[in-house]
Amino acid sequence: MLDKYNRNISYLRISVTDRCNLRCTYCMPEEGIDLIAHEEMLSFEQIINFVEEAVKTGITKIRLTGGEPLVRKGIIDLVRLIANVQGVEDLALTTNGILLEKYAEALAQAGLKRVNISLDTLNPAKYREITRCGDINDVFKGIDAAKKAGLTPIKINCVRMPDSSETELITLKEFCQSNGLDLRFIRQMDLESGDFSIVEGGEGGNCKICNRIRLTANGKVKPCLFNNNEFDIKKLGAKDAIKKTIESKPQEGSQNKIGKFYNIGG
Ligand SMILES: Nc1nc2c(ncn2[C@@H]2O[C@H](COP(=O)(O)OP(=O)(O)OP(=O)(O)O)[C@@H](O)[C@H]2O)c(=O)[nH]1
Ligand SMILES: C[S@@+](CC[C@H](N)C(=O)[O-])C[C@H]1O[C@@H](n2cnc3c(N)ncnc32)[C@H](O)[C@@H]1O
Ligand code: SF4
Ligand code: SF4
Repeated sequence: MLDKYNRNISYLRISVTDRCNLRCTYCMPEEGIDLIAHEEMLSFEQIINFVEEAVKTGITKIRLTGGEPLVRKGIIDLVRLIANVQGVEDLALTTNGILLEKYAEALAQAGLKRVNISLDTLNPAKYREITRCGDINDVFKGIDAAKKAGLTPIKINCVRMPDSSETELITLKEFCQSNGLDLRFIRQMDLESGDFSIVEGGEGGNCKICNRIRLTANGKVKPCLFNNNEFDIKKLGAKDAIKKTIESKPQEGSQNKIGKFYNIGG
C-alpha cells in the first residue's frame, strides 16, 4: 500500500519478544527491563492473523526481531507458520547469534531465508563488556551454523560506539571479508535523548524511502522508530491498525523520544 508520500510500505518488522539473553550496554540496563506480562504477549495466532492482513496491504518482506527472537518459545513453529502465509517473499531474522548454533538448521528448514547477526567487536573481553554476559564463541559457532544452513546472505550489524578503535573495526572488516559476511556499521542512537541527528542504519536511516512498519510483542503497530504513534491491534483489529499506521507514517522521523529498541523491534 502507498502512504501519503507515495512510499510503498512493503516491509514489516515483528518484535516477537521483549526478552533477551544479553544486556548490551547501549540497549538495556544491567538490571533488565520491565517486561511485558506473559498474558499481554501476542499469541502465534494473533501474529499470523496480523501477517495475513499485512500481506493483503502489500507487505512482502518480514523481519523477526526483538528482544532476542530466538528466546521466544516455539520460534521455529512461528517461522514455519509465517513462511507458509502466501505473499511472504522474504522472511529474515535479526539475532545476537548466541542461540543460532542450536537453531540455524531448523530455522532454515522452517522457511527462514536469512539472518542478520549483531557483533560489535572480535575481542572476547570487550564483547563480554558490551553484552555484559555474552560468550563470543557462541556467536562464532552461530555464524558457522547459519552459513552451513544457507541462511545467507548474512549481514553483520556492528554498532559503532564512541570508544570503538579503528584497529578493532578493521579487524572486524577483515573477519567479515574472509568469511563471506556483509558488514554494516550502525551509529549508536541515544535512546534517552532520542537525538535524531545521529540516526543511521541500513535503509532504515533514509526516511524518504522508508518502507517499513513494525509490530510490538504486545500488539502495537508503529509507523516509525522515532514516533510515539501506535495503534493497538487488540482494540482496533489488525486490518484497521495497519491502515491507520500507514496513513500516519511520517516523512521525516519524529523528534519524539525514541522507543526502546528491545520493545519495538529496533
Ligand atoms: N532509522 C531507522 N533505523 C532503523 C529502523 N529499523 C532498524 N534500524 C536500524 O537498522 C539496524 C539494522 O537493522 P536490521 O534488524 O538488521 O534490519 P534491516 O537493516 O532492515 O535489514 P535488511 O533487510 O537486511 O537490510 C538496526 O540496528 C537499527 O539501528 C528504522 O525503522 N528506522
Ligand atoms: C534491538 S536488537 C534485536 C535483535 C537481536 N537481539 C540483536 O541484537 O540483533 C536489533 C538491533 O538493534 C541494535 N541496537 C540496539 N540498541 C541500539 C542503539 N542504541 N543504537 C543503535 N543500534 C542499536 C542492535 O545492535 C541490533 O543490531
Ligand atoms: S541489542 Fe539485541 S542482544 Fe543486545 S540487549 Fe538489545 S535486544 Fe538484546
Ligand atoms: S526514522 Fe521513521 S520514517 Fe525514518 S527510516 Fe526510520 S522508521 Fe522510517
